[in-house]
Amino acid sequence: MSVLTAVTAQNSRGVQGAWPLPAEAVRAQFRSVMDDIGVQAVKTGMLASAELVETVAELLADVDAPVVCDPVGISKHGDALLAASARDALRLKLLPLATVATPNLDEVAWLTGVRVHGESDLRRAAGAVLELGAAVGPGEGRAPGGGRRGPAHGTGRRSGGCGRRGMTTGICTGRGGTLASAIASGLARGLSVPDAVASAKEYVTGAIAAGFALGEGIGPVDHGWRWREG
Ligand SMILES: Nc1ncnc2c1ncn2[C@@H]1O[C@H](COP(=O)(O)OP(=O)(O)O)[C@@H](O)[C@H]1O
Ligand SMILES: Cc1ncc(COP(=O)(O)OP(=O)(O)O)c(N)n1
Repeated sequence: MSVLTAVTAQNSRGVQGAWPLPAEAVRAQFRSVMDDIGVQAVKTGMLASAELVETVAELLADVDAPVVCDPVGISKHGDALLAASARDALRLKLLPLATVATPNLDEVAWLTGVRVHGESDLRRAAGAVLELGAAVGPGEGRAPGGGRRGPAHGTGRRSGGCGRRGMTTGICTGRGGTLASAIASGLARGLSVPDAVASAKEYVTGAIAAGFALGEGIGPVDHGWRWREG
């Protein structure tokens, strides 16, 4: 079940517009889900503004289920998806509630101040995320030194897609969100955190490998790769 926090207009070329929903709309959707259906695990994504980060943190404080926080900051194309003024709220109010956090390398830098230049920095970055309160640190993100993120790495139709041949860069949209959602699904099924992360990592690797061209820009990961591979 979803609680929408913002509406975006976006495609493979970038984000053309973003409209945060009123906090009242987020609260009402949350109650609709919680009071009827319930929740086994939560995944947070784009929260857009300080007000929405604070609203979501307030709502999740009373939830007795694991929370996976994907601290979405900017899109693959460099479009801002979180106001700079919301970073403190995310650091101080939401991350302490997280069972697992999945910042990419850019997100870990603004969250913690730790810049990852090589593998040896990863443990330090994970430690800094843990200090913010999340139980598990960052995803590995792109390989350190593996090139800049952004449309320059476009993997759409013109550059052959994100698929198998693209795995050295693996640039496609939806990687971080897919990883975080897959971890939350594993936790909802009762897996331990390490098992949920391992299973999600395997899933996102397959989804990136099967990523496909769509539109003229950066194509998506393929969420259905397991069905297609039989
Ligand atoms: N080149 C790649 N090859 C294989 N897996 C990758 C690659 N790039 C990213 N991933 C996987 O996708 C996850 C999310 O990517 P990351 O860069 O952290 O997030 P985002 O897509 O939000 O920038 C990583 O933790 C990793 O498991
Ligand atoms: C509404 C919304 N949420 C998150 C994103 C980020 O997506 P993307 O740029 O593909 O990055 P990852 O999902 O890979 O972190 C978005 N564009 N829109």
